[in-house]
Amino acid sequence: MFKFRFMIRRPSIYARTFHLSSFSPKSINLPLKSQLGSYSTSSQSQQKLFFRQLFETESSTYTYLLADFSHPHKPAILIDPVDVTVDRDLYLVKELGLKLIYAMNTHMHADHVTGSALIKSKVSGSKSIISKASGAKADLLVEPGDKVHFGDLFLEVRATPGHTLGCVTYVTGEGPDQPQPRMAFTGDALLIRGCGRTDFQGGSSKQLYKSVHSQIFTLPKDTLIYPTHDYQGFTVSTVGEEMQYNHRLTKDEETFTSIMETDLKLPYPKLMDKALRANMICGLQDSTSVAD
Ligand SMILES: N[C@@H](CCC(=O)N[C@@H](CSS)C(=O)NCC(=O)O)C(=O)O
Repeated sequence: MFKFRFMIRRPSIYARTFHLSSFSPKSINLPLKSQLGSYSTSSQSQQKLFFRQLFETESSTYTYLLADFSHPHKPAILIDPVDVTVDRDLYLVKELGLKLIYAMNTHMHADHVTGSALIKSKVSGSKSIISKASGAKADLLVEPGDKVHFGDLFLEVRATPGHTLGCVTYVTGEGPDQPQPRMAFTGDALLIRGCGRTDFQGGSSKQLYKSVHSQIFTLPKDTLIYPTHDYQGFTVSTVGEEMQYNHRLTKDEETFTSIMETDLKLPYPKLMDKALRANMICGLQDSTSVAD
């Protein structure tokens, strides 16, 4: 009988590890290599990963489903699930025979209600995850350097504050058994050719500039960028592409700050009040707590 094993330990680099188990290969299709550092041809480790990008149209949110498809129990995670598309996502999980273990958030969203609490109520044994710095409640509160394991694959946690104080980027692991190229789930810190706004929830344009340059632009250029939103229909980019073409983050810090603080003039998200209230407790809209 399959059993969850949550390993939260601090190895030598003071990072904690959230674990499950191991696997064997299965092939997926990969696009052609391009000059700006994009996709590699298939490698053993890439073939172990099942990956699907899912979209929620009202808030233009991407949810990501990742699984260790080769493990006998196919442990899976959802990154940034949305409440209104939870049933669709769970249908897919079930159809593919995956075992969902984590519903993870890159940050406390202001424009939609996270699906993580709903998922917990529908998938026995699944756990919600958000950063400790977000100030929100969840089963597991991750910190920079932590590793979140699903099978033999893992995501590392990088702090990328600036859009909100508690924003993190989840990056697929480094190593021979991990997917190549690496993949970065940047939340709203880095969007394709743009970035998250910095005008509420502890946002700071200076901090966002530093986060992206120090934590994302230092990744290999072929690292795939998967943001939580896109408002133009783009689906994926790379570190190399964004370093060259991002409309805001290619500028110097002063120009970036001026764009963010004076030029953007975005209206507040329509669902902001409802979303922030609910997302403090991972999307629950009653008084039940998700964590002790
Ligand atoms: N119109 C949408 C909200 C649009 C928005 O503000 N998006 C945020 C991310 S969700 S808080 C953002 O950072 N946008 C950056 C940009 O440049 O667009 C709604 O009403 O929900």
